[in-house]
Amino acid sequence: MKIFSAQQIYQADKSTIQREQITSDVLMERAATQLFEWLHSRLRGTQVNVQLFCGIGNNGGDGMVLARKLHEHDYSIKVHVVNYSERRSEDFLLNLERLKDMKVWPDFINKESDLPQISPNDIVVDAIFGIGLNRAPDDWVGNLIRHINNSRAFTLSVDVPSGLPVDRNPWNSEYVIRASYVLSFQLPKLVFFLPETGIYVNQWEIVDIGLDPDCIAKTDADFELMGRPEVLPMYRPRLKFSHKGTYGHSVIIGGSYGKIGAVQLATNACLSVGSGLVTAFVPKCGYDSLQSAVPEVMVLTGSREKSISEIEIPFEPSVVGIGMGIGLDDDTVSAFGSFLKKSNSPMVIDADGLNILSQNPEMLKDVPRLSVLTPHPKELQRLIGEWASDFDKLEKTKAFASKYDLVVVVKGAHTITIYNGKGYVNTTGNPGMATAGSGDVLTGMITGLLAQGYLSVEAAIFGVYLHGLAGDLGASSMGYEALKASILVKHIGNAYSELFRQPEMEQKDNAH
Ligand SMILES: NC(=O)C1=CN([C@@H]2O[C@H](COP(=O)(O)OP(=O)(O)OC[C@H]3O[C@@H](n4cnc5c(N)ncnc54)[C@H](OP(=O)(O)O)[C@@H]3O)[C@@H](O)[C@H]2O)[C@@H](O)CC1
Ligand SMILES: Nc1ncnc2c1ncn2[C@@H]1O[C@H](COP(=O)(O)OP(=O)(O)O)[C@@H](O)[C@H]1O
Ligand SMILES: [K+]
Repeated sequence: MKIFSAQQIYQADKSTIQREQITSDVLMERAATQLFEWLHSRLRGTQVNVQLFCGIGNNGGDGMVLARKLHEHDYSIKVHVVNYSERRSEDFLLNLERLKDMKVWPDFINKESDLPQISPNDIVVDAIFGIGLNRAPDDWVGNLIRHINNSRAFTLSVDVPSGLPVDRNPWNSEYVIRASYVLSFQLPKLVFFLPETGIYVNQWEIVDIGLDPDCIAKTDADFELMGRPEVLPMYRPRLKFSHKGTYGHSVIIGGSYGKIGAVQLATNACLSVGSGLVTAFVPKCGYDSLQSAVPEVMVLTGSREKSISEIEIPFEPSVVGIGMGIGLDDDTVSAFGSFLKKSNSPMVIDADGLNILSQNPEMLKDVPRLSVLTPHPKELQRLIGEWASDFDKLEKTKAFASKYDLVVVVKGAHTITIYNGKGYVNTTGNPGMATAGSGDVLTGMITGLLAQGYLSVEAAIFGVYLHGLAGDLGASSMGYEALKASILVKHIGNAYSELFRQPEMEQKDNAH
């Protein structure tokens, strides 16, 4: 699913109105009717107080329509107009009149007003600001927002949490609604997925308001949300008359004394994701443990006991995954540098492999184009430098990836794969995966997918999705805390099955 900027959403809105030859208030009615249906299907007439806080723009207009519909269905409502500007939108005014026609009288909150009482048992509808927010809310509006947050009432935000801009970080983190649930129109917003701004969104769901599909299809988006429908078509089926050579020979290079487990996890994951053959290249101290822990893996060793000081592979690997647990010894660094110089095909670089690149940026030109780099936030910072915000981080990563023609996997709760100026936002995974070695598993998986012929960017996107899915399946059976990297590996097979599960077997629940 594409992720649009505010301008692109306004454009789709305009194009829908033109194409369907409707007025904008019809679209507002359609959008808010969906909000009503959502709430009504859950409340089913329960007598709970619904307090609606509506701004004076179209987001507030949506709130007005919702208020009218709730009133028509005998819900107990209280409507507040947050009167932050004289420039009211036409559709807001129209729907304010329609509400008054039904003898519902909103109270107007302005700078001087007392804050309304909100009980923790109320339902708050937050329709103060939508995607039109373009500057910091005034302090009195910010205080109202803080008051709503402190009420502990269930807060349903219309389109976006009020106070959260869609293209930058908030001016004041206190002046943003912490939404229990966001019903967002048509397309998800990038801010829902970034660590600094995703915290305002507990759960979200898309409400389809029928924006012009042609316009959406034709518009190039900088970011895309990668759910099952986007990822499934990337799958490359196994062929009946195939053999292990068909699926490539992966080589995993890494490990040092005390860090052989990283290679064990990566090789195991590489095999489980389907690589035909897997060889590990480790220092001598890793030989016995690897041979006994992963019998399917072939093991090569360097000449030293505890670290890698030269890298010689006596055959042409389909793909190399390098860096996990490899350490930063001088000899290891120079072995890594010479290995890069003689490598021509895309590889996967992780962990200390990335740290070596950060410390020796002249090596970057030798990284084969279309290689996949998998930094966690610290490693990314060492590679591209400090950033001012998540938005800045993504822009800098895009520039870095384009400069060297690489795929960069920005790992996190919503891992974002960056390639060729675009970002692909992952939807699977959970906090149980914040555990030692889960990154090594990912590196092994992406390596194994490249070995099977996936293109670099697809191997990264597909691998990240499958890795998160394995984590979700692992967590569903054992919870977050007990999830370990080796359990992720065990669930790779189940993750494939889950990917192919027929849609009709799924629960119809779009919430995230
Ligand atoms: N897209 C769609 O398909 C559909 C969208 N719909 C809905 O429309 C919503 C967008 O509505 P919107 O454009 O009227 O903007 P909204 O967020 O209500 O803000 C109102 C105005 O406030 C102003 N303003 C900004 N910041 C401010 C501040 N800090 N303090 C004070 N004022 C501030 C600014 O005006 P300005 O003063 O800059 O002229 C802004 O225009 C969208 O989120 C969705 O809910 C649906 O109805 C149907 C289909
Ligand atoms: N809160 C989270 N939600 C979802 N996935 C997470 C979360 N925290 C970490 N992960 C995932 O776990 C992996 C951690 O990688 P990394 O930090 O390199 O671990 P390690 O170095 O221990 O192998 C990444 O793929 C990341 O996306
Ligand atoms: K809102």
